[in-house]
Amino acid sequence: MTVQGKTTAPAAKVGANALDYMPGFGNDFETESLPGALPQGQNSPQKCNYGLYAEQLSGSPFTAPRGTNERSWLYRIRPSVRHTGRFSPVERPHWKTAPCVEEHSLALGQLRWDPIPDAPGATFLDGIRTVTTAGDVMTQVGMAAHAYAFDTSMEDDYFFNADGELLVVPERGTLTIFTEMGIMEVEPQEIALIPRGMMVKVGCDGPARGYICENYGAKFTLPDRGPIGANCLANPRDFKTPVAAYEDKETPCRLHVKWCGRHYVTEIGHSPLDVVAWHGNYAPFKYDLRTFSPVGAILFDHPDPSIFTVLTAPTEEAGTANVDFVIFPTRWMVAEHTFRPPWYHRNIMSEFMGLITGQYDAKEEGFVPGGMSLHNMMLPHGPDFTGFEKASNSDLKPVKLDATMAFMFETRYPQQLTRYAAELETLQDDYTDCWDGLERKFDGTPGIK
Ligand SMILES: O=C(O)Cc1cc(O)ccc1O
Ligand SMILES: [Fe+2]
Repeated sequence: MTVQGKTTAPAAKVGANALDYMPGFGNDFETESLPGALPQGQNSPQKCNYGLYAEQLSGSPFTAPRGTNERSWLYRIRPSVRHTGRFSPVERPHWKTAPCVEEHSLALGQLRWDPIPDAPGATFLDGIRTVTTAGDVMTQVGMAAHAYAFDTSMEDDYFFNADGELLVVPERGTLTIFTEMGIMEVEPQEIALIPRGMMVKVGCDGPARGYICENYGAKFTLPDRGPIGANCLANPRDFKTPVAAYEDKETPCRLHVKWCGRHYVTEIGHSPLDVVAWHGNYAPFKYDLRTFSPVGAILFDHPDPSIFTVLTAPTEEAGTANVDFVIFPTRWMVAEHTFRPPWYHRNIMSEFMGLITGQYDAKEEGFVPGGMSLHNMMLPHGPDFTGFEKASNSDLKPVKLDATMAFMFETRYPQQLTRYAAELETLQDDYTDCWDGLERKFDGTPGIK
C-alpha cells in the first residue's frame, strides 16, 4: 500500500506535514511524503533519491520467527547517528523504572487515588509520574504504570525510550504525537502505541491528562480469539498507522533518552524527525477504543475480564501475560438470575485500573475519571457495599452501561509503588471503607438472606 503524505499548510519550519492513517495491525506498510522518496524493489540503493539516507530500525532480533519479526526501513535527511551527540545524564525524578522498590508495605493493600494534580508549564516529558513498576528493565521483563499531566507542547525537545514501548491512554486533552514515522492525533477514548526506541515529540491542545503503560517485555499484540472466531473485540482494521511526515528544521534542538532506567540529553542542531519515506512493519499506531466490539454473557453469569482484552504483551508461558491491556466499555448487561458486576476476587495477576469516562460498575462512587486503583497480586477486591446491595436487589431487566470507559493494565508481576504514588495527596485514605457494611448474613438456616 502506498499512501502519499498530504501536504498541508506547514508551520514555518515544517517541510512536509501529514495527518492521515493506514489501516491494519502489524501490516507491512509503505508511505512517502515526497514522490519517489521510497526506493522500490530494494531497501538499500547505492544512492537514495533526494539525497536521503537509508536506515533500518529493528524492533525484533534479525532472527525472530517470521510472525514476530518486525523492522522498518527509514529514508531520512540524516542518519540517526547524526541525531545523537554526547549524552549527559539528567534528573527526571518522577519517571521511575523497575526494579524500584520504594514503598513496599503500602503496596500490600487495596489502593485508590483521585487524579494527579495539574502541572502548569510542563511538557509531556516533564509531566510523567510513575505510579507502579513491575519486573526488571535489564532483563526486558515487566512494566510501569504512569499517570501524566501537562499543558505545554514540546517544540525543540524530542525523546526516545530505549526501555520499552509506550501505550498512551489519554483521559483529557487531545495529543499530537509526532513520531519519526508520522503524526498521530489522539483524543480521549483513543490510545496510541509508541514503539521502543522511536523518536517523538508530543503536543497538546490545552491541559492534558492520562495514563501510560510502559512495556519492557515482548511487544503488545492482538490476543488470540479462540472460539470467538475471526470477528469482534479489537478488529485489525481499526488500528491506524500514520503516513510519513517530516520536519525540516536546522535549529538547536535537544534529544532526550531513557536508557536502562536513566535519563540523558544531547544537544543537536536539527530536528531528528526527518524521515521522508518509510516501509516496514515496526511502526506506531493509534486505536479508537469505541471500535472495540465487546462479546459477553448473553444469558447468565459474569465472565472473566479477559474477554475485553484489546492488546496483550505475552511471555513465554502461554496465557500468562507480561501485561494485558483490558477495557470496560459501554455495553449491555442482560444476564438473568445473576450478580452482574465483577465478582469478589483474588488474582495471581496485579491489576492497575484507570477511568477515562463515566462510571465503573463495581465502584460507582469514588473512582473518578483520571483516578487510579491498584489491586496487587493476591489482594482481595470487588464491588463496594453500595454496588453489592444495588446489584443484589435490582430488577434484572436489560440495562445499558452507557458512556463509560475504564481500563486495566494487568501484569503477572507484583506492582511496586513509587514514593510519589505513596505520598500523593490524592491517595484515598478511606478507600477500604467502601467495603464496610458487607457484614455476615449467614445464620445457619437455609433461605435467601
Ligand atoms: O474490577 C476489577 O477488579 C477488574 C475485574 C473486572 C471484572 O469484570 C472481573 C474481574 C476483575 O478483576
Ligand atoms: Fe479485579
